[in-house]
Amino acid sequence: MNITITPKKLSGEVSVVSSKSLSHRYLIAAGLSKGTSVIENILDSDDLDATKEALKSLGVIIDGNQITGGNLKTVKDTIDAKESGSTLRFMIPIAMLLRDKITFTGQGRLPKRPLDVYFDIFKQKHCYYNQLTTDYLPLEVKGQLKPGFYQVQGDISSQFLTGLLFALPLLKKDSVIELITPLESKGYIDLTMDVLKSFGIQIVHIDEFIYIKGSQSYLPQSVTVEGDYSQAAFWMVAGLIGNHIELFNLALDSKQGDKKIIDIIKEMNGNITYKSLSKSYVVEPSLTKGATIDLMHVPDLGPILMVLAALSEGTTKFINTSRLRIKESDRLQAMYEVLIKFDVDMEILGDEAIIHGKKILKGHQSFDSYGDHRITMAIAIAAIKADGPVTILNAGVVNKSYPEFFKVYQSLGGAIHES
Ligand SMILES: O=C(O)C1=C[C@@H](OP(=O)(O)O)[C@@H](O)[C@H](O)C1
Ligand SMILES: C=C(OP(=O)(O)O)C(=O)O
Repeated sequence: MNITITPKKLSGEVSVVSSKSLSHRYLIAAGLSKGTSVIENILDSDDLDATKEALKSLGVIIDGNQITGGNLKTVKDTIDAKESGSTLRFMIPIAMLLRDKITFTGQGRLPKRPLDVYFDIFKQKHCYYNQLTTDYLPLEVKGQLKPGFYQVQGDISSQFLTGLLFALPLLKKDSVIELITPLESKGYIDLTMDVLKSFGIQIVHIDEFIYIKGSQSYLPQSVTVEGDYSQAAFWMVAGLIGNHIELFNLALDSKQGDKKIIDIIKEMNGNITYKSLSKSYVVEPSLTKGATIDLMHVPDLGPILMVLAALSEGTTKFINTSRLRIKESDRLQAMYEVLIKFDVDMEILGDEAIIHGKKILKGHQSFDSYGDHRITMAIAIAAIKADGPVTILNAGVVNKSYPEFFKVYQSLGGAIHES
């Protein structure tokens, strides 16, 4: 699917789509609980389909919003994580709670996204794994995961830690994880711990050590998935560079790390307020200004914040950008190519990216989606300020996390032509 956008300011109301990170976590925690959990508003997207299928392969019964788990067994010995890093990295240690050989496969860029952090651990613990090609996937693993002392790198992806935190409490004996490099994407670990706590799992995190008692049990819960701050960020930026946008379905007390978008927008002089009465965020068009933005803990905000920087007065410096290179695309390089094409002045200097803002972007062009949902959505929002139509090739990749993205875009007055 190719999408052509005729530049137009967006305005109106959005009920923000369900959180991807929370949907994965609630589904998995429910799948590990003995009994039936009810999870309302699970995100409906390709990544969540992958997690649901993975759980079913391990004996979890999923019937609409009812998840019956707690009886792990190998129903299917191949798990396709599609393009979802979360699914793959969360499910590997869970599959290794069993004793069977299970093969993980993946699509798009996933076979090239790193798994070395797990491989190092498996070597430490003498667990079987076998890469079937020179890529990371297909990958065979075979339990059993062992309790004990783990030394884990924290600065490649927090998803390895989340995967271990799901599985280790189910082993008979206690485990301790020592983070041997600083934890990045920390908010996602806080989110994991919060979900685990709500399902009755106790974990203690003190400095670089995480203590996990063995023989714990997940308890089934009834929960509702809240709206996604990472996705809301696209509409917030649309409001800042366009017209008044009001966002519903975002929890004010959310534990999502990407809630940081609110502080960043304010720091850039953006007008965003929370209305308690309607429980909504209101974003008004603003003359935003450049700032220094640290992406260490909020990598998913990178692409859309780079668009905001490109349309803000002055210079914005992004620091800690290198992990953007190991997502669904090399997001740093992709955004560089996209913004240069839009005629924005951007440079990458090691781990930093510098963007000099301007008022109007160069339109009458077509862009690759880079096979990446967040790059596609970032281009679509940037198109609001182009001086001519913008085409995005293969824009259907938004299905990974936000299948309704272009429908919402149109409902806000966006002029979209599909071909
Ligand atoms: O745990 C999660 O839900 C996620 C963690 C982040 O990955 P990293 O920890 O690899 O930065 C983020 O980019 C991803 O979209 C979702
Ligand atoms: C990186 C992402 O997801 P995942 O790692 O789960 O593929 C993302 O959604 O931007």
